[in-house]
Amino acid sequence: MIECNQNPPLLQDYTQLVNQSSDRVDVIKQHRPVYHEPGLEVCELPLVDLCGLLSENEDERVSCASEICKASSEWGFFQIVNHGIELEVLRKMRKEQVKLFEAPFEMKTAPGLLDNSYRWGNRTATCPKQLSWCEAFHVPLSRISDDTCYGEFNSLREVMQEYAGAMQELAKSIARVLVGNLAGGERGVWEDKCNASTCFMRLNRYPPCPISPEVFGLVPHTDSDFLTILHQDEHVGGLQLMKDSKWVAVKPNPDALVVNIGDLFQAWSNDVYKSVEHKVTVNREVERHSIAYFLCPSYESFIGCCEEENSIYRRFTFGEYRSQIQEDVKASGHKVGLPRFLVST
Ligand SMILES: O=C(O)CCC(=O)C(=O)O
Ligand SMILES: [Fe+2]
Repeated sequence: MIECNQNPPLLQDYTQLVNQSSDRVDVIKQHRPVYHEPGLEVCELPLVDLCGLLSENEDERVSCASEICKASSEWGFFQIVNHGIELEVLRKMRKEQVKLFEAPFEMKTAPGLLDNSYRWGNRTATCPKQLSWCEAFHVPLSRISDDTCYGEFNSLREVMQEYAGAMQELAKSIARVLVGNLAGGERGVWEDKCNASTCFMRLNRYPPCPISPEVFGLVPHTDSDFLTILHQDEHVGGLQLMKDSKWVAVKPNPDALVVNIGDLFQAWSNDVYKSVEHKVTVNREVERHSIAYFLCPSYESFIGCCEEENSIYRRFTFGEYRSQIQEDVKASGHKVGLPRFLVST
């Protein structure tokens, strides 16, 4: 594969942003050959062995469920092992992902590929700190059985379907635990909101970045879904999350998947579960890959709160939530998210 035309024009976008930015001199002066964030703590996320959920022993089931709920409210993040997804499926999916991103830039932008979901950088960035040094396919799962989505990447189709199906089951079993833990969780109705065609999958690649650390791989954000299952790079770290008002780096664990709570679960649980801000940093030498599975409802679904009285947030549909985010990002470059839906505003 020809290396030189594989990457999207991120440096070009960056240069344009630097030229139009008022902090131009500072940004250029900051270039350093090696960068270590001073005092950055590296953490291991709470580890949950999902074997417990299937145990015949009730105490073990209860204890596993309570570990999930505790981590969701204290960290908003945890990692899972014995999650039931075959290693072979994870390995095949990663292989196809690498192959896809190794293709020339023109092929990745070809009309129709994965529902035209290829994107890079950040179209709405107005300064270098808003640029994400990342290329990604953000794929609506309603389209993944469609032949026209795959162009020349035939072998991707089967793997993608297998991976998405397995993630769907896993995401729902974790969601069921989180719903069951809170009084008022109308389980049946809730389960109907999310299905195989309302969810999304995001394939991310963070190319080596010659100007690291001036830009993020992915700018700080919370996820706008119920929950996310992340298959992060087995070895190359970069994910950081907010813990006790400080950024901490997540140590990669090749045997585990990472789960994080999204905004919709925070709203539904009336702030019991936390949708925590996270970001990705890039490095100069090596690329990094990750795949995120987003458990989302249909756009017309109402995200009510499990406590009908005393709800912090007003009822809203997922469609409304997404439109508000798009509007805010267009106006200010930033997602506001849940604070827009507080009852008191
Ligand atoms: O690449 C990662 O580790 C995180 C990706 C992520 O946060 C996202 O796609 O929303
Ligand atoms: Fe995220």
